[in-house]
Amino acid sequence: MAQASQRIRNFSIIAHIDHGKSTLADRLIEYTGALSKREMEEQVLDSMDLERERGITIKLQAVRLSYKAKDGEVYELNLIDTPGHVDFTYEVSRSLAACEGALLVVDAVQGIEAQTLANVYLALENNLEIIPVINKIDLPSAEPERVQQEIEDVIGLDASEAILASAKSGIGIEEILERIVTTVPAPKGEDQAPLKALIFDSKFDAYKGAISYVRIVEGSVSKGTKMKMMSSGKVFEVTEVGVFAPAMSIVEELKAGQVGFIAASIKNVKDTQVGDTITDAESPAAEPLPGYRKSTPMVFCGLYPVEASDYNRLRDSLEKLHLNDASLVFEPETSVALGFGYRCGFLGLLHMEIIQERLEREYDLNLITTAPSVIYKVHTLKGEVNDIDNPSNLPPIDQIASIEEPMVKATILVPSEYVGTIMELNQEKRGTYFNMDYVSKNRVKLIYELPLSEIVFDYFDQLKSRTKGYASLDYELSGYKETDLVKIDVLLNGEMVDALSFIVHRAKSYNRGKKLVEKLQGIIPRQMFEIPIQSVIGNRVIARETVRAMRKDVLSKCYGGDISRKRKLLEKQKAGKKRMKQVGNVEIPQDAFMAVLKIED
Ligand SMILES: Nc1nc2c(ncn2[C@@H]2O[C@H](COP(=O)(O)OP(=O)(O)OP(=O)(O)O)[C@@H](O)[C@H]2O)c(=O)[nH]1
Repeated sequence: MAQASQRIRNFSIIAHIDHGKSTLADRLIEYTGALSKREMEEQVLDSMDLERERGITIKLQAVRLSYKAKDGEVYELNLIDTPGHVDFTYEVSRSLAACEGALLVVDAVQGIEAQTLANVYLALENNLEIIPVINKIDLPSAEPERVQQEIEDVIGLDASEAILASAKSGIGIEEILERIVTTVPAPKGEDQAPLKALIFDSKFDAYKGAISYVRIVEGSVSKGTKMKMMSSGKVFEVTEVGVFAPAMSIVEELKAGQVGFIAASIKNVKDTQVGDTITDAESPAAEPLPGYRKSTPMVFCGLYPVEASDYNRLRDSLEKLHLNDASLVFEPETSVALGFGYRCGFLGLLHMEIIQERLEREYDLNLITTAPSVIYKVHTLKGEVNDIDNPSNLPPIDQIASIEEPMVKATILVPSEYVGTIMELNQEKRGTYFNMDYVSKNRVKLIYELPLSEIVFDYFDQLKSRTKGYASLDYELSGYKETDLVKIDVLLNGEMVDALSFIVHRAKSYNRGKKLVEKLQGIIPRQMFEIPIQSVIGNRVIARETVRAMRKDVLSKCYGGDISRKRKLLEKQKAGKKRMKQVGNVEIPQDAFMAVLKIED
């Protein structure tokens, strides 16, 4: 039987955020001539607008490079990009499953960071050949020898042959390509075997339908193949197969070892499930490939249109986003205060922000977003266990037996002088110390168990600000734990605003309840009448502040007779109003719903 081509190499680039993965990918694309320098303009692999603006990779992409190696042969190199942010770790594991090798990019100044480690472990789990690349050696403060030592000490990889590179100035690029050719194993599958294609991503295209991004593990596929999804048994006729060069380009056939796309006029992206195996309905494979861990949303919030009439548009927009992002989940929700909206689940806070921004920018929606919450497991006295992702749905206290909250195992890398600061922070955030190791002479790796709700609260900002940005964080869900939690409700003008309720540890409840009303007092604009703001636990008021009434004469005086100034002021008010929601007879601005995240312990 014909073996997969010996001249194919499938690889990923793994790195901590900002260590230069996308820049390196661009250089590789440029060097191999897939695109000319002029065509590159922007980093190609980070193609989503938001990705460019934020300078981070969100969705993974693939590209095929053609490289004439020093041995005189032309190799097909398939590069599958991976996101670097902790929210998207599951996407990294997907791309790695489609590869035989990985470039491990480490910044020559910063050294190993939390996501370097997390990604290396994923690569090792997938038995990938790892090629260490020390990037940014052009920087005056680069310390490649120190970083080399870190790679050996912390990861246990032989770094004596680590490639010293600068993705920015093009140093080491040829060496990287040669190393890929000589050390990454060629794929093993057989062309003639029954088809097994691993779907590592999928995308909806208005013309081609749902497109599967695949790695062909065994067999081959071409136009006309009756492809069968092994999880659902559904059969579709292939209309096109192709590769990413880097634009999608159609080819005759995709064979064992290759990476590319398959289109089959599939209407629903749900039919192209990431992690599923595609086979040939006429001569199916006996077993599917091992799938992936399914991604699970960890953070939830409510999204409400400011204008009730936008509700349907919000639903359509969420559906559209969901087509290309299966990890976004949503279901209708009603709030007494905010009306009809959606409860949405995200992989993490960054994912949440990205979706919110896309809804506002790309779909032109004006939204009120409620503070994020994790999923609590609530045991009632009747013996039921309910998953609660919206604090206002918590049953009354007298029906609750206990509440469990999600915990994470957090890995923090930090210069040793900040160890005390981090320990203090983790103490404040209800963390449990697990372990501490030296990564190098003056850098330390700390392992803690922390409640996910504290991470969602303001952990990352605190971590960065207290260490001048030197700490890096990675975390994974470690399970649920029973803790002493209470719900705080907020009353405005005597009316409970359900969208402002939040769950907090009892020990922190008084402080947060008090600070929240203080914050709200500053955020809620004065109106014609006095507005008392109270925070309560059950029936007990724990804090109160008042927004005093506006004095009428102040208004008229301030506008005077100056019509242009008045117009300006009114316009400003109008713009400000856009993100206000009338709740009862009080106008609440968007900031109020996020205020709980802005208070310090
Ligand atoms: N001096 C120098 N800067 C570099 C080099 N490589 C990348 N950079 C810069 O480092 C920053 C981050 O680079 P990216 O390529 O966006 O990092 P990334 O790892 O792809 O980040 P994510 O996509 O968010 O994971 C950018 O400002 C780059 O210009 C290098 O070799 N030398």
